[in-house]
Amino acid sequence: MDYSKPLVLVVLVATVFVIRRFFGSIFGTMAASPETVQKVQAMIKDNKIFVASKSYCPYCQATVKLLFEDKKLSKEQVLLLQLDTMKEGSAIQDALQEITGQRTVPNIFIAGKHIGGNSDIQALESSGKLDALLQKALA
Ligand SMILES: N[C@@H](CCC(=O)N[C@@H](CS)C(=O)NCC(=O)O)C(=O)O
Repeated sequence: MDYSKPLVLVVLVATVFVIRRFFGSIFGTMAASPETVQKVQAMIKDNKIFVASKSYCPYCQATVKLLFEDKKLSKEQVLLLQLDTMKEGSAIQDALQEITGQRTVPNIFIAGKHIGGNSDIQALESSGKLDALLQKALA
């Protein structure tokens, strides 16, 4: 029997796995490590408001303006991570994708509840529901 074809397939699958695991950032996504997922979950739990952002992102800037300027929240009340300025920023983004299914930034949590992105928090503001959520979270 000719074993060369299955062997080639196994080698191919293993190669793809290794490339994805170790060079995942080339493709923009990588499986998050359980340690980072745990670390991100703890940050979400330990902070009343958690925002994963990127400093150059206009959607993030709109969220930051809404929270810090319009709602006058302080840095003590909001944990704002600028992922693009952090060594472990990509790993945190991978973990957030695993936790929420959302890869884009901003990725917002209020009182541990996943809100979504900028359009979601702006929609809460437009519908008049954001203030109550913030008040409850900060009480
Ligand atoms: N509809 C989303 C749009 C967010 C979005 O597209 N963000 C871009 C950055 S400006 C993003 O996350 N791109 C992928 C990445 O940076 O990895 C929202 O309102 O938050």
